[in-house]
Amino acid sequence: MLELKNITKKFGDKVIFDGFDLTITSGEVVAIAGPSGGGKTTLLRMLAGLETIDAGQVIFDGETVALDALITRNLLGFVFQDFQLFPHMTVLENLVLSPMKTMSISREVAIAKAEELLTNLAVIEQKNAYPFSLSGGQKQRVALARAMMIDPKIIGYDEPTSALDPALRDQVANLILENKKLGMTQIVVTHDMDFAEKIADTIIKVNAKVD
Ligand SMILES: Nc1ncnc2c1ncn2[C@@H]1O[C@H](COP(=O)(O)OP(=O)(O)OP(=O)(O)O)[C@@H](O)[C@H]1O
Repeated sequence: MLELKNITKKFGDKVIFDGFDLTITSGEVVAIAGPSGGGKTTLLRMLAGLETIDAGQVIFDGETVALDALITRNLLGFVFQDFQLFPHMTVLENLVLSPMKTMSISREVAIAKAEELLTNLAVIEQKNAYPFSLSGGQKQRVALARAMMIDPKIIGYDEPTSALDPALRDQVANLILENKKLGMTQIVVTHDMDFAEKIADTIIKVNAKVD
């Protein structure tokens, strides 16, 4: 279980979160919805250690952890809106880089794990391809495979359908529901309420009154 308590976040004088609380049960899919500029992406970026949290508490499985622990302890894998695959690296190299660095596992072990994930996500044939040659749906699955390489407890997705053809949305929804079956906790930032309703156990509206 992940709990955020009394979280405060400001950019300059602009208060984005003031006393914000959130509880996410293990294995749950939580969609974070809300108006543009409400702070959905900021919330996910704070969890991913890409933005600092000004104040508050992060509690993971009952233990109060450092505000940046989800990332320093490899608890959270992140799928970026624009995927952020390294363009000069093949799919396989994109996957093995981080776990070799942060988990000090051997290249052989990392490659075996990458190939298994790519097989499960039906992009194994693209393992030696470069990101530019992949379709949007393939990039999405490669980005998800990369996020899963560190065996995260939680996966965060920033607008996972926004870069995709509408026809691919169901595929992304299925991937999320497959991960749910595996017991993965997932946090999905989305504008798309139909998508949120399809995938989520809980929909949280962040700063619904803010423009
Ligand atoms: N690095 C930053 N510096 C200053 N202000 C920022 C920064 N990042 C975000 N903001 C502001 O914080 C607010 C929340 O932004 P955020 O991107 O989290 O919203 P969002 O709900 O994800 O919006 P959208 O749905 O449009 O993506 C916005 O007013 C934005 O301008």
